[in-house]
Amino acid sequence: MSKTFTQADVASHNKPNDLYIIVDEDVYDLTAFQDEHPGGKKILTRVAGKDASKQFWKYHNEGILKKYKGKLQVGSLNTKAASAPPKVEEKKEPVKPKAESGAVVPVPAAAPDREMSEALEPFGDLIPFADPSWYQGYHSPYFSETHAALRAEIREWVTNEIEPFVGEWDEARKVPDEIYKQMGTRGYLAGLMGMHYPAEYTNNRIKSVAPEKWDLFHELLLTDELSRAASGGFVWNVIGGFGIGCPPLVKFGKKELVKRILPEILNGDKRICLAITEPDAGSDVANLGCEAVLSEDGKHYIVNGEKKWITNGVWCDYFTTAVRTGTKESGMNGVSVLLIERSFGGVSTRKMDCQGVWSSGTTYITFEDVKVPVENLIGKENQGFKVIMTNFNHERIGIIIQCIRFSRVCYEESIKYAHKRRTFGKKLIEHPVIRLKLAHMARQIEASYSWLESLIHQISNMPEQLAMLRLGGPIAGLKAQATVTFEFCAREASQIFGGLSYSRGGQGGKVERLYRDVRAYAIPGGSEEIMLDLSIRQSLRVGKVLGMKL
Ligand code: HEM
Repeated sequence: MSKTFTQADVASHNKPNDLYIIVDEDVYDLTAFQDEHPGGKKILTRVAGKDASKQFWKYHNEGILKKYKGKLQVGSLNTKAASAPPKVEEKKEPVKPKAESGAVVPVPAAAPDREMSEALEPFGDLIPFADPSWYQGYHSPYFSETHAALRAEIREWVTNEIEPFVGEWDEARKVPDEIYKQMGTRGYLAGLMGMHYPAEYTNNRIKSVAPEKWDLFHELLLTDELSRAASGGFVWNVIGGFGIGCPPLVKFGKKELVKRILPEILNGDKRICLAITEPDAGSDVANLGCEAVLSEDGKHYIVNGEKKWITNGVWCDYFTTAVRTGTKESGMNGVSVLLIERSFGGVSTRKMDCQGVWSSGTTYITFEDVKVPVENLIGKENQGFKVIMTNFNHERIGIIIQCIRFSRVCYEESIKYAHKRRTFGKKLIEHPVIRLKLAHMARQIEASYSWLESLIHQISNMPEQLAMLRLGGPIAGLKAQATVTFEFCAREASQIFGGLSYSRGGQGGKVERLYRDVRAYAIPGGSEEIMLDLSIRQSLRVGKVLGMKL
């Protein structure tokens, strides 16, 4: 693989039965690959033996090289070896914005002053608004060195082992099991429950953050960086069921039950999901009909009913399930939560075909005379509504984080594409109408993200019950804001990419996939309409209690 070639060496491999090309001073043998090249064989013959960097970057994203490098690269040009920079960590000079004649230009600071040194090192591609501002040397009251270390850890994993493959996983409707297992062994699952790191139930540790340092901003970062893979299906596969199904077990489950099943779940060996929604009951949880009747000896509940649109259900061993234990008329006061185990028998799951989030395993479940021991009751009988409500803020915050990052991905992809695609003699970025689209994306992304940071700061500082009461309204409002922003960004990015985001895969592949995922965010976890209404109703209720004057 590490052979060194001259330009002349490569030029001699210029026939269909011996076809080399150069991309960025690396040499690729495409002889066997040309027949399967999605862009065609002839187009490769035309550049056989030549430097095809310009043509390559016109038609592909970085992900393609990452994916095929190992298979196709046979070496590099001798000029690359000679001009390669020494392998030392590049230290970026801090830059200081300086305003001149209405323009803001970065100039190196003479020496970092005290205030400047408090901002963290710049990280990532430094495209304005494509990452949160604290990635780009802006000050932040929320993020510190451990956050920066976690960010680097996850980004490396996602960039190298996830992002290049999510398209295939989406098409296959499944993420490989070993990726989920890694979510456990890397310690990530244990950090995704909206609470302290449960070190007492797992030996797994997150490499860059000690359990006692773990906070909600680390959790934000984890979900945010995973979402850079640009696939709702992937994110929901690895955190969707777990992130909402496991916290009720940990917070309200009986100690014995938690001790028995949590370690295997946190290790990624067993999977858990949340089963609330039914064919006939969505946002109106008080209306659900899946029934659980206590057996005569008082030892079991017998569960019968259906659940629909349950994320991860097909792969799950445990189902945190909302059931009706009271009369139909008792509404929310007759709802309980049971931990149903697939091994009990009577549980059937079937994968549903949906518009988006293909690799998330959206599932239809039937429970037929499932015998559930009373020890598996989560919380108290007929008080399941409280368990469900406590969960909602965490679920919605997760959705918000994902939507904002997906919006950033749409924006980032558009920026990159707008710098290479030319129309009417100019790059897209030189057309004001395109810049207007990008500006409208950026302003919504940044406003939503700032509100998110501020709410996470509030959650971190309020007792859970108070947070549920006071933050339920704003979180609902931000959920609607985030999904509207995501829909807007997916649409505008799609307009910028044109046909490339209408067909699947290729340069517009991320945008096409995310466009399909939009509704999976705007509807579940509280639809936009319910969220907007709740944001005002709930906030006014709190305002009244706190002495609001009208
Ligand atoms: C290392 C060498 C190459 C690899 C591994 C490769 C791989 C691919 C892959 C996987 C696609 C499918 C679309 C995507 O996922 O982006 C594709 C499409 C394409 N490739 Fe390549 N390619 C290579 C070199 C080239 C070169 C040198 C050219 C041009 C001279 C070229 C022209 C195209 C075109 C025109 C398409 C179709 C783009 C579209 O659908 O809009 N490829 N290539």
